[in-house]
Amino acid sequence: MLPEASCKYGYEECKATADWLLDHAPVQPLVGIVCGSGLGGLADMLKDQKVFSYSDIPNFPQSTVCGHAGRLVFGTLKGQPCVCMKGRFHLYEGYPIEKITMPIRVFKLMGVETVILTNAAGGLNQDYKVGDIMIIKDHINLPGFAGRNPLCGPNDERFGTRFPCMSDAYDRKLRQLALDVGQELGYSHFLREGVYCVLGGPSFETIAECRMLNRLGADAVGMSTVHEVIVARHCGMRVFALSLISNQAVMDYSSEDKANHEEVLQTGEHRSQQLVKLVSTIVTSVDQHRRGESTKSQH
Ligand SMILES: O=P(O)(O)O[C@H]1O[C@H](CO)[C@@H](O)[C@H]1O
Ligand SMILES: Nc1nc2[nH]cnc2c(=O)[nH]1
Repeated sequence: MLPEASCKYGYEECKATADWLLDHAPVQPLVGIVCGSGLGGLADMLKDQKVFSYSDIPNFPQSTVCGHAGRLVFGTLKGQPCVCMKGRFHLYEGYPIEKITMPIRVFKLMGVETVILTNAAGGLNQDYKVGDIMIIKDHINLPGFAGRNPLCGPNDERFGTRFPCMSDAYDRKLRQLALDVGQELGYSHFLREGVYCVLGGPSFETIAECRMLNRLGADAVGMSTVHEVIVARHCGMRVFALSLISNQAVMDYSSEDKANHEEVLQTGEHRSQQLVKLVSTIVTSVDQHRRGESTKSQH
C-alpha cells in the first residue's frame, strides 16, 4: 500500500487535471509561469487569455494567501503558448508537500517544457537593496535537511528517477539569457545572481536565523519555489527562477525594521513593470532559443 499522500496527488490525479485543462484551454502551453507574492501582474502580459479559478479545476488546491489570486491563466506571449499560476501554495498553508507541487506535474503533463518561477524574498546579502531582482543560481532546501522533500515516498518512474540530480537545477543558459536581456533593458544595476534559501514559514526569521543563513551562503530567504523546482527537475523540465528582494532581512539588533507581508506586496507593485518586461522578453527569447535548437537538430 502506498502512503496516503502519494495516492491522493499521484500520476492519475495529475493526469486527470491536465486532461481536463487541455480539454478546456485555448492553447497547449510550452512555458509555465508561477507568480510570487504580489507578482500576479505577470499574468497580464498574456494575450487572448482564458482564466480558470482554482476552485473550478479538478483536484487543484485553493489559494489562501493575500497576493495569490488563485487563478490559472492560459494565453500567448508573442505567439508562445503559456500558462500562468496567479497564486502558488506554501507549506505553511497546511497542505501536504505533494499537493503544493502538484500543479508543476500538471504543467508537465500538459506539455510544458520550461518553468519560470518567481517569488518575493528577504535580502540576506548585505549588498542587496529592496527592489533588486535576483536570478536564482542555486538553493538551500532547509526543510529538506529534516526530510521534507516533495519527492519523499514511493517514486513514480513515469515522472522521473528516484535520485534526481540538483546541481544543475537552474538552467545555466536561461540564467545567461536573463543577464543578457537584463543588460539590454538597462536593468543591470538592480539585477543580481544568488542563492535562495527556503524555510517553512509562516513566521519571518529572527535576527540570529538571518545571520546564520547568510553565513551558510544564502543571499535571499523565502518560503516557496524550491519544492516546485525539485519536482520540475525530477520530471525533466527546464527551470528558471527569480526572486524580487521585497524587504531587507533584519540582521542587526539595533535595527527598528520589521519584516511584514504588506511591504512584500508593495515592493511587488513597484517593480511590477520591469519584472513583466524582463520575464516576457525571456519567454520570447526562450521560444527563439527552442526554435534554434530544433533547427539545429534537423541538420
Ligand atoms: O514565495 P512567495 O510565494 O512569493 O511569497 C513570499 O511572501 C510571503 C511572505 O511575505 C511568503 O509566502 C513568501 O514565501
Ligand atoms: N522567509 C521569508 N520570506 C519572505 N518573503 C518575502 N520576504 C521574506 C522574508 O524576509 N523572509
